[in-house]
Amino acid sequence: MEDRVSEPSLVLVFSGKRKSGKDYVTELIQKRLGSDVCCILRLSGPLKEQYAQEHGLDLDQLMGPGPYKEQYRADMIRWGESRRRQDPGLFCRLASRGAHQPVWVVSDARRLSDLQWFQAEFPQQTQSVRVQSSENTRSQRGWSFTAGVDDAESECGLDSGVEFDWNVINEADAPLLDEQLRPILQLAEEAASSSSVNRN
Ligand SMILES: Nc1ncnc2c1ncn2[C@@H]1O[C@H](COP(=O)(O)OP(=O)(O)OP(=O)(O)O)[C@@H](O)[C@H]1O
Ligand SMILES: C[C@@](O)(CCOP(=O)(O)O)CC(=O)O
Repeated sequence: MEDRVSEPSLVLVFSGKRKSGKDYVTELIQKRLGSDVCCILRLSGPLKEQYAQEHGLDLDQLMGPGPYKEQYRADMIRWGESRRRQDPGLFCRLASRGAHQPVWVVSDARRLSDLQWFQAEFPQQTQSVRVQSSENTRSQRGWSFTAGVDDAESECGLDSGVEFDWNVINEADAPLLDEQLRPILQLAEEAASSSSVNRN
């Protein structure tokens, strides 16, 4: 791929429902590994950039966790789906442009085609991770059911048919996140150190 600086040693592809904590968990992983080792790739990044530009919207707010983006979500989904119909790998490709760290954390896979793109490009390196939270917890974080969003592919595309390599339960009464993430972090550290051996 033209803009790829080097092959990743590990690609962790995260998915989960709205407000399950995908950003929270992936940011924690990056914090633990450091940004020299680990980058976060948001598939919604290039999508939101183009959508904000075309519609004159505030990109920072669209990228953040607040309520602003929810006003536009249904339309952004439609807009993104029309782009994906022409090119299913478009946002995966754009999001991974220029990524040079050995560990890639994809924070927001939503469709089988997202996961399949990384599995096809990096069959040895790709592992899938599902973040799970109860509806009650998600509601406390600001989620409420929206027809056309929570029952559509954007939220349900990975509900079945995938055996995730890892599951992370992001709930107050679940084991501490650091504990749950330990084997994933260990894998990432091993991948990063084998890549530094190969690069030296
Ligand atoms: N374990 C946690 N402890 C404290 N706050 C959390 C935790 N997990 C998530 N949150 C908070 O809940 C909110 C939603 O989390 P986050 O933005 O990570 O979810 P998401 O799955 O990325 O959601 P969306 O896809 O809807 O943007 C954020 O304000 C985040 O800081
Ligand atoms: C439009 C969309 O990318 C919004 C994602 O927003 P977020 O990851 O929930 O902040 C969802 C989609 O691609 O279906």
